[in-house]
Amino acid sequence: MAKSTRLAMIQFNVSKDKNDNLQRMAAQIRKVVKESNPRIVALPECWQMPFHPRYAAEYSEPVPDGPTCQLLSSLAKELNIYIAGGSIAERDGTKCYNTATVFAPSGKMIGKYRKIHLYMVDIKGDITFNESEGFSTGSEFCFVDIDGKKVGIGICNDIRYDEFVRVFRNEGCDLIIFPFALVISQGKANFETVLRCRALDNQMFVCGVSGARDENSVYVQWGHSMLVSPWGQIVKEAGEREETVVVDVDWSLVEQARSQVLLFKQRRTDLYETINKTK
Ligand SMILES: O=C(O)CCC(=O)C(=O)O
Repeated sequence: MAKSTRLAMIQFNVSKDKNDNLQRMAAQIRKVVKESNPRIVALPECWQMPFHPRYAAEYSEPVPDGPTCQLLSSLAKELNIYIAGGSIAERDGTKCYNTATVFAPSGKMIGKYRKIHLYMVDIKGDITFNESEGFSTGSEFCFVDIDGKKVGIGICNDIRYDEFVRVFRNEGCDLIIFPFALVISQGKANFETVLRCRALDNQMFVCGVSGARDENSVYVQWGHSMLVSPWGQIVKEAGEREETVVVDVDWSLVEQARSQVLLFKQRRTDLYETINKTK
């Protein structure tokens, strides 16, 4: 098993033109593979459509038979890489889901995840957003094997739920990848904090891949894609604009953190039974 795995995060400038998004994304994936030889390339949330529920039906397509997944599958095979394909609007019958996928170097889709916690907020003077106006909720977790490492997939708002990420730790994941599409105010207030918290809580790598900032977009994003270590430290971080960040995931840090800070050995699960009750 490799001691480290090279990961590329593509912080992408999403346009309204789906074909343009697909072509530019393919070019960026090819470019980073040529220049830096990553094993995993990770993409943001809803990168082939402007992130808003009113666009869900228009941009949606079947998974994995639609053009976006077919493109990612053929790129994974051509370039011999894993692609954590961010998320797209998936059409299934009359419903749409915010769906993340993972493709193996064989081109096979090895993971599919429908966002469980849709983004629904009404923050006075800031943002009102109801993702459920365009998307339905999923109800299954997604774990994939990448070169012998168990990797989890979530999407954006899912990270706010500590119980959600705990499931991946309990299932033996060393890394969880979240595609993101965060507005600036919420990104500024919470993004780094919540990624570092979840990494520390669970002593695992947490990767957040955001869209790039574009003031002319219908949904102006925060950027700052990052990888956080099992010690809660930022390993590498992007700026605001379009850029690709490449980083080596040093797996030894997982065991190091877990063996030196005995969080999971000392947990008193016999005392925490209220954790699963909603008030
Ligand atoms: O949690 C947040 O602040 C933003 C969430 C979000 O934008 C999303 O779930 O897509």
